[in-house]
Amino acid sequence: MPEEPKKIIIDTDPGIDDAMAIFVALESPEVEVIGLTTIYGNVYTTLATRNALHLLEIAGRTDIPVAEGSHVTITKGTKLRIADFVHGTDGLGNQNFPPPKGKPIEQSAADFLIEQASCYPGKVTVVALGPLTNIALAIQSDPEFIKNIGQIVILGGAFAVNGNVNPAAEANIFGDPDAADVVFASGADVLAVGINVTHQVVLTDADREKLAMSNGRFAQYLCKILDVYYSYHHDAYSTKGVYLHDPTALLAAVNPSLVTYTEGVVRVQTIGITRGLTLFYNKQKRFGEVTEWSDKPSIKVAVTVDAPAVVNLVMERLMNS
Ligand SMILES: O=c1[nH]cnc2c1ncn2[C@@H]1O[C@H](CO)[C@@H](O)[C@H]1O
Repeated sequence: MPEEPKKIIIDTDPGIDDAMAIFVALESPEVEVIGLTTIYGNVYTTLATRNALHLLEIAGRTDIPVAEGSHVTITKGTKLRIADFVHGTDGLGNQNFPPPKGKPIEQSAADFLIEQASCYPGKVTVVALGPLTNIALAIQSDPEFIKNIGQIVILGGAFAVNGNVNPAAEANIFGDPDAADVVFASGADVLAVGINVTHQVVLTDADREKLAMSNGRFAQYLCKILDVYYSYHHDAYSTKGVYLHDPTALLAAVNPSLVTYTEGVVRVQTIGITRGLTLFYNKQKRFGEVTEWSDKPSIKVAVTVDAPAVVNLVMERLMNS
């Protein structure tokens, strides 16, 4: 008997690499996308919702519900950091696409996550591609959520490397550090895929040309929006291509053997100049005193990735769409 596809909910702030991850997910027979939930990050939440609906319309998958997420951090901070300089002011490469026809469902993202996890206990994977506010809200409002949810795969953190917002912090954790700390310390089955791993996965200029030459409809669509993402990388890094952050995390959920991981306790700095720093305790030393890491549950933190396999899968699935 073939295995039933894994149910996934993508929590997303689309975003160019989010669009790529969503399309790869829709082309992955190993998973069934049962919903998108939206969050601020690359754009504000209202625009994230609009873009999520738009991407599903492009894909002809308006059967998939979109639940709108929080407009503020869990501490109700309203001064958000929005990465429009990475993705364009519309989040999708400044293309001025027409507004979507569809609407989000009535339920909030957190309520949708809670409901789906309780409908299919242990069976739903959340792939979190933005700040972790919605997931933290679900954890805080339903004590059963961490038991009901299968796994939470997070694109976030910079483990023992510099961040991408500043030397300390990666963008998704920096977006809501308090929420990230709640999620990491919750006891849920969490796999964090940080930029220490995703910076190994590069889509080159040559790959992009191959996408452009293919007849894949998702490949064609993405080539329209990729310019802004490429020029940002060109200016900010010396890498010849773009980092596949969100598609890597998505594929780690689809096929866990693409990454290796270690286990330990992760806490997040929530104040000061290192706000958003993710600090991993490997449990090798038994400290004499009680620390802020003592008695906290371990999570999985990705260490290596089969980068060529991830790039190949992304290319194949987009070109064959
Ligand atoms: O330099 C950056 N600043 C802010 N956000 C970024 C930057 N580079 C990429 N991303 C976005 O944040 C996530 C990875 O941290 C990715 O989702 C990417 O789209």
